[in-house]
Amino acid sequence: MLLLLLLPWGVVVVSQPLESRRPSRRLSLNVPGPELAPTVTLRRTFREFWPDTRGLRMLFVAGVIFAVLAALCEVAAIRLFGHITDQVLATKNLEQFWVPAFSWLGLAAVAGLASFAGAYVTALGGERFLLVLRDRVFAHLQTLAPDFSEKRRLGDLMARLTDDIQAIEELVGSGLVKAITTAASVVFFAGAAFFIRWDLALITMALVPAFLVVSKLFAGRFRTAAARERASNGAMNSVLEEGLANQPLVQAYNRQGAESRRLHREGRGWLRANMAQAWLSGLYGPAVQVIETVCLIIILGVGAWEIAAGRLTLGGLLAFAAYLALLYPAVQGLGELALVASEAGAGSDRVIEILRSKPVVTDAPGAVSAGTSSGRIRFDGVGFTYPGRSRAVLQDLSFTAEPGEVVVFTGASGAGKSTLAKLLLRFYDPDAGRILLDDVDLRDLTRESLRENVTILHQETLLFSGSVRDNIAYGRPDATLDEIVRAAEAAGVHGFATQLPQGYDTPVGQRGRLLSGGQRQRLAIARAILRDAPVLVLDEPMTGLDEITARQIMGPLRRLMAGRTTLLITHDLRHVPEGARTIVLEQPTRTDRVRLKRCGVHARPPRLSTPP
Ligand SMILES: Nc1ncnc2c1ncn2[C@@H]1O[C@H](COP(=O)(O)OP(=O)(O)OP(=O)(O)O)[C@@H](O)[C@H]1O
Repeated sequence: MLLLLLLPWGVVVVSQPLESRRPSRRLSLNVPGPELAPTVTLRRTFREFWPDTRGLRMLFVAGVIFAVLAALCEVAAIRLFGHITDQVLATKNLEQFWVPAFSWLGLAAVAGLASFAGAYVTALGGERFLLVLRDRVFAHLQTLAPDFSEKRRLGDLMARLTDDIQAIEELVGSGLVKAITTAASVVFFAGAAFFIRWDLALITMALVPAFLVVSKLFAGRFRTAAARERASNGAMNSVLEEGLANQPLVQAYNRQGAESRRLHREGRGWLRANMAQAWLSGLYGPAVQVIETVCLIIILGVGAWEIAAGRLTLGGLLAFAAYLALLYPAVQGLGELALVASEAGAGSDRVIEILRSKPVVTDAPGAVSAGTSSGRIRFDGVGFTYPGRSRAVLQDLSFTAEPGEVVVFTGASGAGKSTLAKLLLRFYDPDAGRILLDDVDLRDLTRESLRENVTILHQETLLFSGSVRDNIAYGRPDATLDEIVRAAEAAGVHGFATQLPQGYDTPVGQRGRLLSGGQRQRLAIARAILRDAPVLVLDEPMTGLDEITARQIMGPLRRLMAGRTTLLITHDLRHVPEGARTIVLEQPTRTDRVRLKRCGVHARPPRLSTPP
């Protein structure tokens, strides 16, 4: 049941399938599936992730030492078994029994303790490594512009942060411990067999080339099948995530059947990928078993011949067979590692793809802190085109918003109003011109200090699944309950929050779905009030609210805007505050040659809103 694989870093033996792998009915390695990320070698996987084991390596070393100790105890125990067979059973001399019997018991106790300790420290190291890996990839994701996640399927990203990372740990962390200890066991058991009868052991080793041939047939296919399984797992998770997150839409549009079919389709892709793996594992086991059986028959035949000729004792043959019986599972263990290595290789492609993605915006080497600014914003001839797009979204946009001033941006859908907010937060840098905060180019400021100065209220209210209180304090986690309540009162949250079953500690549900649209919006306003930044960006704050709710929101919004530089993005000029300046971002007029767009600052008097 063993099979040697030539891997970039040495020779590893593949054998029996992992127990969890299901039997197969057919092989379809050419299953049409999602695009696979480019292949990386195992060497590259180690180069990328081995540094993350810093601080944990002693745990892995301890795991190896304990496991090796347990294997040595087993070698010694089998030696005692041979001794008992020859000196007690064959001679019927019971006096020779007790010392080896108690020694055997002692060895079993030490082996048990060592193997427990080894498994424990290895698991501890592995789990901590997993934590470090996940933190690192997630932290890197956070440095990328939000568009990175928005352009990808959430479920697939989540699969990379969970399953793929786990597969990497099983190779680089606990997998490496297992590889070393299993290789050591192979050496011990094979060495002990050689010690008893080197010629007999050599005969059993003569069939190794047969394993090599079988391995060559399987290795590459294992890798491809694992890569397809990883990719289709991500696709299936995406459908699940989207279906559950959009459940109200699915049910309202009677699309339950369609969503179930979509999941079924992706599930079938996953099934095919798994079956390809199971087919390989299932086929490979019997192929190796045939070779192994040939080995055993040869040993028994030669052993019987040697015993008859008086050159081998029965105890010697039994001990020899026992070493081989332990050697094969050890070799199988190495084989399982080759499967794990295949999966980890596939997973690491996908994780490395994230880690190699560079943030479009970084802090300049000499970037300074913005401190607490007065809130003066100036766009100076700003032009911007999204990466990968040929059409400019903003062209030569210039305006100044003085501290405390409200500037309204309006214009057709797609004119670039929200893009303006993304530039102000430095999710992107403009291709032309510059944006200044208190006369300092945003590119000369650290992003963290810049964002401390700007609060944005998004078009779609973004809430976390924590409590009302957690959501208000999101931008200022150190805020006291008094400060939270004051912000809640100003935003009109206090009234409904105190009516909730657990008051401020009531969970708001996934994305705040247990609250109404107006309540969610007021909660976001309270969050912004508590954050108290000098610049405020309101991106369609009335979206989705009916007229009455919109009017109710106006009071809290006014309190929020008071004293802050406010960029108010809206289609709805009915709610524009008095005295506000209005800038209309215009749609390109000639759609056949739309490379440029005019941005007009309208000198017409601002529209007055008359909220009651
Ligand atoms: N991440 C992105 N990558 C590429 N293009 C984008 C991206 N985000 C927006 N766009 C494009 O940029 C243009 C401006 O988008 P933006 O969201 O700024 O418009 P808007 O004026 O806020 O529209 P609306 O009023 O409908 O919210 C649109 O054509 C949009 O398709």
